[in-house]
Amino acid sequence: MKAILVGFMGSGKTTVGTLLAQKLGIPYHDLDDMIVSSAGKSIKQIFAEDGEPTFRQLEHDALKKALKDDGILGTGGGTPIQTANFELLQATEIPVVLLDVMPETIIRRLASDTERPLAKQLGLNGLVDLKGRRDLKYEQVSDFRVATDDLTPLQVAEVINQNLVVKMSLRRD
Ligand SMILES: Nc1ncnc2c1ncn2[C@@H]1O[C@H](COP(=O)(O)OP(=O)(O)OP(=O)(O)O)[C@@H](O)[C@H]1O
Ligand SMILES: O=C(O)C1=C[C@@H](O)[C@@H](O)[C@H](O)C1
Ligand SMILES: [Mg+2]
Repeated sequence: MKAILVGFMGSGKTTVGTLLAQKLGIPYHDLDDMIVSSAGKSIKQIFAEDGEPTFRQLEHDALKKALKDDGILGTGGGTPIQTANFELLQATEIPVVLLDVMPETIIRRLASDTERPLAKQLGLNGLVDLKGRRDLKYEQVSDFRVATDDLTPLQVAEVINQNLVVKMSLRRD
């Protein structure tokens, strides 16, 4: 992988990751999509029929596999929170980018979404609480952070691209 995107639900990992991969002419891989393909059902169905622990095991298996591929990887919102995933992300040489977002922006972006079981259950207070508990872990696994609230997805992709170029040139020095 050239870069891994982490961040809360609605931070734009899938949207920005797709644009960044297009810009660089490399494949985009989405961990949530890999899980859906391997399970043969939607995330909503996995949570409802098999429970969250089964989803988290599938997520870990998919992450291990994805780290060996080329391209840009968009993780799921909860991926870095599981200890085994946290350790993989901290240890990797691949640049990890945190897409940050305020809870009010998440609510606005996901207002018409029906596919994120956790976001539906939580509401604004629950989102603030869950994000507060996750933020340190997102920061600890990432090499740099982009605040996305006031940027378009294309602008976020451009900021990441510039940071990756700087990072690669620093590595060569
Ligand atoms: N910078 C942005 N500005 C405005 N809207 C955005 C931005 N980034 C993402 N969105 C919108 O927010 C919604 C959620 O984005 P996306 O699916 O990319 O988030 P995600 O981080 O992949 O979430 P998840 O962790 O649940 O997979 C989409 O409707 C997308 O178009
Ligand atoms: O924040 C989370 O825990 C999740 C985020 C989504 O990307 C999916 O991986 C799933 O809905 C769980
Ligand atoms: Mg996504």
